[in-house]
Amino acid sequence: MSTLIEIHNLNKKYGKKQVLKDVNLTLNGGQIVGLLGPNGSGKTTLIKVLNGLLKDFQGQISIDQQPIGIHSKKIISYLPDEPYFENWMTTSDALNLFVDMYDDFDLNKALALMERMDIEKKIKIKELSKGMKEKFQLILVMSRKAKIYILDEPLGGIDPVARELILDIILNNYADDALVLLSTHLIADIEKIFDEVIFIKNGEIVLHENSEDLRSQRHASINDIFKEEFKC
Ligand SMILES: Nc1ncnc2c1ncn2[C@@H]1O[C@H](COP(=O)(O)OP(=O)(O)OP(=O)(O)O)[C@@H](O)[C@H]1O
Repeated sequence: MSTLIEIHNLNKKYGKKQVLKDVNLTLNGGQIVGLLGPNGSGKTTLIKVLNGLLKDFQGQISIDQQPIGIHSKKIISYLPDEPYFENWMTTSDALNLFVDMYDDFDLNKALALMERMDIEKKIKIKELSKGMKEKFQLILVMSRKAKIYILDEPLGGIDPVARELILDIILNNYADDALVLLSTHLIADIEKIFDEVIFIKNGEIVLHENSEDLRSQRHASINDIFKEEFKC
């Protein structure tokens, strides 16, 4: 599978505070990668850098063999950690916005997923609960036929029963050669879908492994390995 994200010696500071330290990573298509780390470890910062939202970093990054820019914005479907809808918008306004913004957006797929998730077509987004908003936003993001999906905490406010459905949506809506990079704290719920995992600690990558290999080497679940690695 082709390399879709390549990062060399990435460093990022906020003021004097170093939040990403010498990050080196190569991520290939055709897999789901879990980006795991405690609060404040740098997951969202890394995700924002990859999405071109933070530009003041040191190091080299190529996305699909090109620097971050117009091409990377076109091929990355991004779920931010906070919903970004305007208050006045209805679900159908948001669908129209995605139709206008993204050539690769599949409206019929989004409508089918909304029906499956019981989200109305013309409801004001501000009238949706937090979890429903998150589901709706994930539906929009996964209804694009992107090369890379970057999902920042996709399960945050979602109830345990709906989590299975969300995992199913993620698993069944990316092309075979696409890359899904996903940050989460709910490791036990989601680890079964990871092909690879990355542990990030104080801005440094301390582990990047195939999940199956890691489980069999350590005879433990990713959740238990994570707890051991990060225990206080
Ligand atoms: N805008 C900002 N200005 C200054 N410092 C920031 C800013 N955003 C994040 N930080 C700091 O950068 C570090 C990494 O934060 P980041 O949000 O990337 O962590 P995270 O791993 O995503 O955390 P969480 O799991 O809590 O979402 C933290 O110490 C945080 O306080």
